[in-house]
Amino acid sequence: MLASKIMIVEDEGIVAMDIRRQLTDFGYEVVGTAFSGGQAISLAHEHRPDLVMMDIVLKGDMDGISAAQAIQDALHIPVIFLTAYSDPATLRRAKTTGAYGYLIKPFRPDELHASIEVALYKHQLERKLKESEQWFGKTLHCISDAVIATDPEGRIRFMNPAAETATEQRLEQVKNSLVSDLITLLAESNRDIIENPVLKTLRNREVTHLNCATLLVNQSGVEFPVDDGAAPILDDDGSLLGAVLVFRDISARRQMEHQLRESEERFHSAFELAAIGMALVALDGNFLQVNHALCGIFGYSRQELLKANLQGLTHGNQQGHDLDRHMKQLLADELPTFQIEVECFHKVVGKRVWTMLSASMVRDPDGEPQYFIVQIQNITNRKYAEQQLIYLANHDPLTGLLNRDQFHNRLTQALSSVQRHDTRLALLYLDLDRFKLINDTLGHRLGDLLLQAVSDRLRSSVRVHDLLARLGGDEFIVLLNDINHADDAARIAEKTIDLLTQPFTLEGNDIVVTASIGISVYPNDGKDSHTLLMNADTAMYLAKERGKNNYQFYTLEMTERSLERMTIERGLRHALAHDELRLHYQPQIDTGSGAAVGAEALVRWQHPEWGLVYPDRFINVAEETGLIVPIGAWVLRTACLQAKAWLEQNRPFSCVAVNVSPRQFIESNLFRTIKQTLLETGLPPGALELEITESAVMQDPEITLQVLHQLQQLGVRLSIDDFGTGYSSLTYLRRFPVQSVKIDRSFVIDLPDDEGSKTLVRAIIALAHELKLFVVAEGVETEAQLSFLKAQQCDSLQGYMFSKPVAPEQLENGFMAAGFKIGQPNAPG
Ligand SMILES: Nc1nc2c(ncn2[C@@H]2O[C@@H]3COP(=O)(O)O[C@H]4[C@@H](O)[C@H](n5cnc6c(=O)[nH]c(N)nc65)O[C@@H]4COP(=O)(O)O[C@H]3[C@H]2O)c(=O)[nH]1
Repeated sequence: MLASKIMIVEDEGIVAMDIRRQLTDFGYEVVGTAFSGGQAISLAHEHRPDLVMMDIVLKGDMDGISAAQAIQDALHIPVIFLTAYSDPATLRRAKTTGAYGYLIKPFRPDELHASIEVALYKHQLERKLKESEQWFGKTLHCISDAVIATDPEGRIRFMNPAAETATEQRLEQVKNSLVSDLITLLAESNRDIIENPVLKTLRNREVTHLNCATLLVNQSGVEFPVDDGAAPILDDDGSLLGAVLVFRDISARRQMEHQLRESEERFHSAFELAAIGMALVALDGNFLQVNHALCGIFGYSRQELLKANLQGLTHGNQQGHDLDRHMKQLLADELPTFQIEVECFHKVVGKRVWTMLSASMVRDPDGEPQYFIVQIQNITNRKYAEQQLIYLANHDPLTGLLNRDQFHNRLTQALSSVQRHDTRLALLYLDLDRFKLINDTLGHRLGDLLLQAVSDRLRSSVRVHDLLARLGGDEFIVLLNDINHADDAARIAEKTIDLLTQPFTLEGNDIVVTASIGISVYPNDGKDSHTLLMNADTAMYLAKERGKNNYQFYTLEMTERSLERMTIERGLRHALAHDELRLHYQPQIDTGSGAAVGAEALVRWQHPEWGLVYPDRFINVAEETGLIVPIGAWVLRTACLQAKAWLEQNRPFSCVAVNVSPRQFIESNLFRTIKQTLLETGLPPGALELEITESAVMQDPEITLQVLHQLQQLGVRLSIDDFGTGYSSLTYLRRFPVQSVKIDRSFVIDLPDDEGSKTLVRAIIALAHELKLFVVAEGVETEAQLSFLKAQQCDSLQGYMFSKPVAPEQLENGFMAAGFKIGQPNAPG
């Protein structure tokens, strides 16, 4: 510990030395000795001693008391006076300087020592007290709470600046006045005066709180809400020194609380009454708060949800992972907010809820994450509607199979996959045979039911990774993915044809359908979806041509055929415009008389390069392209003119038969054309027979029936061509106003050896006669056929046996001129 520094002021040199010696002996450090008042002041400034030993009587102008006063004022250094005099006046003066000791010379060393120690200790205590007072004073000065201290009677002793501001009074003005006069306290609820807590505290010597909401009214009449209370000030032995009143103006806090409450209420009602689901979610995903709408979305009660976890409601699928990822990004402050579609579980097992989920993060003022605010909207209906729209856009509404557009897309995808993996795929283009007929005879409703039933069967026949689509009408397509060999496609086509051949029972009707299937295989028959589809379609047409109810592969030959079809189409247009068409006639022989009774007009095309072209090569193309309508009109006109000429020439002839194609019924005003032609050519209607195929009649039976009745009224004869090859026309036959039927060549060809043909021909003739119809057999080539037909009383005959179709002049010069009779088979032809 450092020795205390002491300065000596003594004008007697020997005395000063003696004191110095004693002080040094006591262990003090003597930092200086002054001999006058002035010197004492400057040395004190210089050495800053802990204590000054000051002689009162000094030489010079300034005595020790004045010097001590100056040192005290400037440096607050304690002073012990040394004097030989102790008169009361000097002592009084010395006392006013706040002296720390007073030693009367001569003094004993122990007196000196004790005085110094007491003075140093006292000074140290005073300094600490001062420091502490200063510290408290500053603290009270700074705090925002108002502090008023009173004596035991409640008189004001102290007020800090906050109290001065609140009461609008300065301490000097109110010091010693009663605190209860300075402020009045009122109960906020009823404005009754409340006893000042200081008074109660002084009475009870204990802390008194303001128990109710309290208003403080100052002397100016200003009032504001306050809180806190009073506490007693007790000294160490517990005696009451006074009380301290502490209060604060809580108007601002009240307002903030009010605003906060309002804002909380607003938030709460917005949260609770929101039409969409809302939740506060803890950082670990647990629900902290959920609203009514959210419970409704998931079917859980509030209590159940509050025990649940947001992630637990989502599927562990990609959306669930996305949600997790986004929540983590929110937490890491990498996203301000997010919105995603999430599929969630409902309380009802198996039920799913589609939601639009948006979330943001709530952070405290330091940016620390607190919780998530999550908004959840039920978009299940929208999602289903979207899915429904997508489904409708991609599927055929009748059968639920893929539609044409979607099939195209899926085929394109499948193609890119097989191209990558260098594998094969096949398309089966399936068209129901004679579906239109079924539709027309049984009605569209049953037609639709049949298409649905066919779809179901097809569905059951394809493998899971194959695709099935309905392209429209009765056309279906099957994509066989990843086949090893074209034979696989053939096997499936065969199986499909067999499958469809089993009768369908729809509303009590047993319906048998067959199908024609065209097959194209990637990569041989095309590399893109368009070509593959087109080629499968072409192959399907080949299957139709080859008798229906079979499948055909696409071949190069087919492409050539379609090219030829186009050439023929172009050529036919040219032929019509450049008069290249011709009519040949084949006579029809009356079985009884053996005389020619009529002739069938058959069209030929005299092509400049190809020579004479037969109808087998171009009639189908004319039919498909619609060119049959103008060609048919030309045939009709030419045949009528020819027949009229023969009639006028009195040739052995009563009737010309003209073929009418199905398309002529549908697309042209057949009745008007015929009536007009008869008028223009002058041929009597009875000399014209129209040959209509069964299939033409059956395409649209109601319209056909109407036209046929008109034609009958006109007097034109009507005949059903190719009879026996059609679907089930017997019922219609009775209703149609036809005069004759023509037995198809395919039945005559096997006569009389084939039992089946014999039975059929016999039945047709008997049935036709029963219905009072005239029967013509075509394709008679042999004597045996002739005698069988004669025996069955077939009315009329046509065939190479009598004459091939020939040009009119040839017929006139040969057959007609010869006056052919049965029994003269080698008539010219
Ligand atoms: N093997 C054999 N064939 C015989 C015999 N007798 C007749 N034919 C052939 O059988 C066909 C009969 O005509 P279709 O059944 O009406 O069949 C016709 C008809 O459906 C159609 N056709 C011909 N001309 C016209 C026409 O002007 N308009 C329409 N719409 N179709 C026509 O073309 C088909 C074929 O006509 P064509 O080639 O002239 O062939 C004719 C004829 O030459 C025979 O004893 N043996």
